[in-house]
Amino acid sequence: MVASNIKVFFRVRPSARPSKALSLKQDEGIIEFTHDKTTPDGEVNNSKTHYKFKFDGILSMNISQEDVFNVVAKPVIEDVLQGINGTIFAYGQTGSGKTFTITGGAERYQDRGLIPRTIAYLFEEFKNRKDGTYRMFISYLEIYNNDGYDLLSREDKATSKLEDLPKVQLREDEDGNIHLRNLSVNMAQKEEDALNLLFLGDTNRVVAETPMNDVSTRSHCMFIMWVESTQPDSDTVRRAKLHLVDLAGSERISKTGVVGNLQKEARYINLSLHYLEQVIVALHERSTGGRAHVPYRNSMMTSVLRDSLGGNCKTVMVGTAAVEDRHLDESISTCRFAQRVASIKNNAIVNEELDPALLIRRLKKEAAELKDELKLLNGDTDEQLAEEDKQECKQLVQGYLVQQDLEAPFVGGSLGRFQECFRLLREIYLQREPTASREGKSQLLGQGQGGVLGTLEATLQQLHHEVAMRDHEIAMLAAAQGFKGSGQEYACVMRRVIRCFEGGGL
Ligand SMILES: Nc1ncnc2c1ncn2[C@@H]1O[C@H](COP(=O)(O)OP(=O)(O)OP(=O)(O)O)[C@@H](O)[C@H]1O
Repeated sequence: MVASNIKVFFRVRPSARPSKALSLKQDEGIIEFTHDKTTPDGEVNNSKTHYKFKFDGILSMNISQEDVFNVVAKPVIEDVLQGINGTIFAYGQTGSGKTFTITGGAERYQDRGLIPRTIAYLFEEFKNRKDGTYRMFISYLEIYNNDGYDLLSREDKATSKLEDLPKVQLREDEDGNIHLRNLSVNMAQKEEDALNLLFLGDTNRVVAETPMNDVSTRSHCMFIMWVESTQPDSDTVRRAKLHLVDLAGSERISKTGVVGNLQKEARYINLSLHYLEQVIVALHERSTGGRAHVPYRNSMMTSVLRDSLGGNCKTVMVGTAAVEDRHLDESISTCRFAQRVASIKNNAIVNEELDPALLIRRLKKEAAELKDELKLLNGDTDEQLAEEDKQECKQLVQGYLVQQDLEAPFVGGSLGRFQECFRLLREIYLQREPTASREGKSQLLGQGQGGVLGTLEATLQQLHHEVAMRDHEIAMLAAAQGFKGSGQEYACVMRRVIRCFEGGGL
């Protein structure tokens, strides 16, 4: 188990006129705001208000999307490849750059955000890593007014409004694990498949105009990548999920100036972010020895992010801020929120479990191997050698007979091949005695104690005894055909038999 604090980075949106109240100490990860104090009726007095926040890193205005990926996402992805869950979420007011960070800008290729870069990196790693096989599955969830929708629905009917998408339901099992019913899990075999799914989801994503911004996200969006890996000869499978989360704008209602339906939405957004804040506060208190109850169940978003906040997950937050004078209040409130998040400790573990399918496959393979071994040991083989196998045996025996190195092993293969090799050996031997008389031949064929095969038989018996004494395994059948034992043992017997044939004795 790896206990670590949630890492927090702070990203500043590029601005032609950043507030003079802002100062960034990038190397130290410090952001400071110093501005005039105002009275409630807006009058400025002479005293100053000073806020100082320290984070794991400041992502300055001119940082490239590639550098953001390297600093923020790469360490999380490396852990995901090891089976550890990861979450990266962006939090900040509308228009501060959350979507730009998580998904990216649409205009230039180099503006690709964390999701497409993560997809590309993961597929590259799947290809390069030789330690196992990897698979990726993708889900895309949108939470709007506390209801979940599957953004990757492939239903035929056109999606013109959010309600056309399948509604996702939360289920909690008896162990307290959250399950998302009706959320499709889509396999992506290659980078292109994953990018197509991202595109499909983004097309289904519902956006609306608000006075704060032309295109404002009123909902929370979670792009979920499930990475599954198996090692060769292992019965276990590692499954990690990576959440890339683009939260709705965190600004307060009064500032958005919206009315009617949009105000209701804004309330919901505020409410769910308020519940998120409550969870963060409770976790912060828990980390300092305070109350234990964390109100995850209050909203769908906090329920889904339960593991990411104080649970089994490596989590990174990117706070985003617009730094013009008029946005300073919101930026400071984002900093406050981020500071509390930074105090939360998560306990991430490698998610590894026994896979019954892998276990069955391995046991079946093992059983087949054992059956083969048993057959070999029992000398029982119904193996029918093909002509090319016989040719190979011939070459093996011929090669073996001219082998200078007497210690060289004989590798026959299966029992059937060993028997064929012995048959060939006998054939060669008989051909080398063309002048042998009938009597001689019968002597040779081992009738009576004095025959060559009789000697051979005695020799083999002695050998059998010797070898069996030595390694308890070898067995030898009566005639020159049909030994039992391992390849090396065959080789040992065969070598000595040949020496015997050549008149050299044992
Ligand atoms: N770092 C950046 N570099 C260049 N452009 C940026 C950057 N951050 C944001 N922008 C631009 O600012 C605009 C608003 O950004 P974005 O849509 O990412 O905000 P947001 O926080 O996701 O807002 P919302 O909460 O409404 O979804 C976009 O046009 C985006 O391209």
